[in-house]
Amino acid sequence: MIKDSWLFKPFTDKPIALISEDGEWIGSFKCDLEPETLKRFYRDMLAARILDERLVILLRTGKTSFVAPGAGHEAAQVGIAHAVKPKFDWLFPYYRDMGLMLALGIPAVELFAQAIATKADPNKGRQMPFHPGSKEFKVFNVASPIASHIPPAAGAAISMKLRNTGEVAVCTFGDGATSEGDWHAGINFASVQGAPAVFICENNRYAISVGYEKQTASENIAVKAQAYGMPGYYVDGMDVLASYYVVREAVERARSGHGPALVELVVYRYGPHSSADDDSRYRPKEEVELWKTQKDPIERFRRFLEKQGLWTAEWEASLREEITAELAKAAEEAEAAGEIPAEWMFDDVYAEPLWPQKEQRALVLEELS
Ligand SMILES: Cc1ncc(C[n+]2csc(CCOP(=O)(O)OP(=O)(O)O)c2C)c(N)n1
Ligand SMILES: [Mg+2]
Repeated sequence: MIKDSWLFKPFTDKPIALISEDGEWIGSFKCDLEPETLKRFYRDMLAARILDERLVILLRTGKTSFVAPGAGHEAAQVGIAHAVKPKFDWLFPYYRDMGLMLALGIPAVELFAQAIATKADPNKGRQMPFHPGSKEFKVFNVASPIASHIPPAAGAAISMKLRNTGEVAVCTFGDGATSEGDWHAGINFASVQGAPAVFICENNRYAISVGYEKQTASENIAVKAQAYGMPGYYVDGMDVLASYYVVREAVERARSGHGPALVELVVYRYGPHSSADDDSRYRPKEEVELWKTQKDPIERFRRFLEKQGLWTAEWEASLREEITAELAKAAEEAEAAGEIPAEWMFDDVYAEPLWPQKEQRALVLEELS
């Protein structure tokens, strides 16, 4: 199918934005989203922020051992979640994508249970915290080695093309990931094969303590797409509508046989890289403050909604209360599900357990009895 009426041009000099910093629509087309959908985006962004805070509480109270905060990435992640068909398209996320997974519809109880390894974790406690996955939602388990999920995403997309399924593989990663060999190999082959994949970089300008300029000499990430023969979109990832519309178009292109695209969403991470890191050692306090106080993605979208007559302080207060209660209940349920029994580690290794698993399982049970 040939379509020449795409909304966005690739390789722009400036990041694509649809809402100005003060909340005005600045797109060259009409925003076609229903008021309820716009309000849903806002709810999902707030929920992502509150989920982030609750996960830190789990760390501080000793219930989990690791967090990778996502605050500052909400507009990008909620935009992505709404641009795909949940439970139909495949998602290959990375560890900072809790808000994306929540907005996609993965129950909060499963995300909490994954972080604290209880029986409500569909992954049976086999992954480190912040590395969920969901068979039901077609979410590939988060892989710790940076960019190691890019070739599998490309492979899945190639399979989708060969089987003509109409699905799209959407793969997210950080700016640091784009300097890995796996990233180049996967992106290159997806493009050679014309596979229905969308590669999305949540560029927060740091790979732990390594700043963007020490990572790449490229003026931006999107421009790298040129070398692979696919479009690269440079987008303001603090703008939820720009994130949504550009990813939606990239997904539509891929689904309709136009091959993969690379989307760069420029964001900022408000917290440290993870609970194992002190970001004050490599980021100026003023830089963090500027992004927090002047570029907050939730605040920017709030201004937009207010101008549309879709936001009031009362609505915000009730929304916060509702989300906080929902997440508190989910966290309680996750904890109440109970610890994962140690012997579960031997399940699902082979269709039929071999003698070493049977023997080791018996030994573990004996040791714990
Ligand atoms: C192959 C590999 N090298 C190093 C690491 C250690 N590590 C974990 S996260 C990370 C930074 C990744 O940064 P980026 O891709 O920009 O994502 P961000 O955390 O900023 O969202 C590094 C180096 C790893 N997990 N895997
Ligand atoms: Mg980064």
